[in-house]
Amino acid sequence: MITFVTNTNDMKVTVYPVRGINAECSIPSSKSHAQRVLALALFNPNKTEITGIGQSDDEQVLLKIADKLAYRVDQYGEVTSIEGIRDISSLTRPLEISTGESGLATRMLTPMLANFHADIIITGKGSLLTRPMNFFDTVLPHLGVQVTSNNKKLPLHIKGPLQPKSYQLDGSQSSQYITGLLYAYATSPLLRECTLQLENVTSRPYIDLSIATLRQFGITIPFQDDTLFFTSPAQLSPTTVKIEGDWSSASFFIVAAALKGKVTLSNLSKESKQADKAILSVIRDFGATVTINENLISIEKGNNKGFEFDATHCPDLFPPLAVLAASADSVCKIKGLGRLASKESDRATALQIEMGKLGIRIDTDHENDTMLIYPGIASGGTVSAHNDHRIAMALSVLALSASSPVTISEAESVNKSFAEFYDLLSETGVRIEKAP
Ligand SMILES: O=C(O)C1=C[C@@H](OP(=O)(O)O)[C@@H](O)[C@H](O)C1
Ligand SMILES: C=C(OP(=O)(O)O)C(=O)O
Repeated sequence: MITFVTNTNDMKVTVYPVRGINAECSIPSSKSHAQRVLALALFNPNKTEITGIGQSDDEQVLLKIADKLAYRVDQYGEVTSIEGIRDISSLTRPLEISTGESGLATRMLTPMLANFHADIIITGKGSLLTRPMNFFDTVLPHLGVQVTSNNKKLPLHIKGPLQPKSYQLDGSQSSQYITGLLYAYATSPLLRECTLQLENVTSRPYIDLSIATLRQFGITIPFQDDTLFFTSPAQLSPTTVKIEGDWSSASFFIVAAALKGKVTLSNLSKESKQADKAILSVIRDFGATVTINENLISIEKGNNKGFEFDATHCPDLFPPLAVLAASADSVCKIKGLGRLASKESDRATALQIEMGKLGIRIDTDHENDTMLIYPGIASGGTVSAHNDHRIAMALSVLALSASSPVTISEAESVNKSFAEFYDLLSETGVRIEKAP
């Protein structure tokens, strides 16, 4: 058993502008990698030893679920040892599971839990309750699962077991459902030879990350021509996994460096499958210098050139890139706007409103799926994070180049992915004041 710490609420943070930064920073764990590893460890009857699970709410919620359902969970310093469920088909008692505020936890675990023979209620909190879950009503009944939802949103009520079979899936809304079905099939005792044929794939690297993480448990699922190929049931292997550093979290420090000086980052893998590693190509287009030296990645400010970028497959880069774009020497264009509406906030609107309060103009063109960001110097002021961690972090980085301090409300939202964000930012020399 593990003791869980609850994070504080309603925090206002004031971030002061800086003349320059020159810092080293170790980037904490990737919640995307950690959540996948924890989900697979839960379904692995063999022992999984995991190093480096982080403090983010999204990781902790998955750990809590694993702690509740796994045969055994132990913690030794940095290492979490999990012996997962021994016999899926024996799980028949009714269950209620909360996936907190995590879209991935909900969309990945719902089909996996549908492998049980039990009545299961899946609940969540905060912004998650307003996010679409219609995929489950549409798809799971075709796979033998009874589903009732709250008007295509949480809470969901499911009753399996899921019967894997060949199926065509639309991935235009989210890749997370595909990760969910891929993992549900891969861990199903009822698996037989079949395919999942994907259409309109978005956030593609996240599917690659799911496949790569499954491989860390000894299971290879071929993926060709947007088709996943499954054969007969196979057991996950005993394994030892180190959680990767998070490129999405790193993107905020990378943008801070490109705007304000130099930052050297450790604990990031350049071989990672994470989508947001794509930040490196944009930052180079912007004119910053990127130096990769074994495990250290340095970013240094250059000239601030305007850029165009398609973020359809890495939508979490929109907030940091909008901030980067505001300091470019010309109007910048980011494509993939439609991917932002159902995140923790409507991120296009949140960026437009809040950056607008500080004098930065953003136009959204929904017909052409693009956002235009106009260059300008942000003023100081008070803004809201819209209870969205990536909006809080983006506005904090924007404050570094503002003409006076910026106060961000709902700044505690950073805990969802990057609980250490303000501590690390202050270690780079930025003045930060927190008020409860
Ligand atoms: O699989 C994942 O870890 C994620 C996939 C992406 O979601 P979509 O596939 O819905 O774009 C991303 O935005 C989210 O933060 C994490
Ligand atoms: C959208 C995000 O996560 P999730 O969908 O897993 O809640 C995110 O981290 O930006």
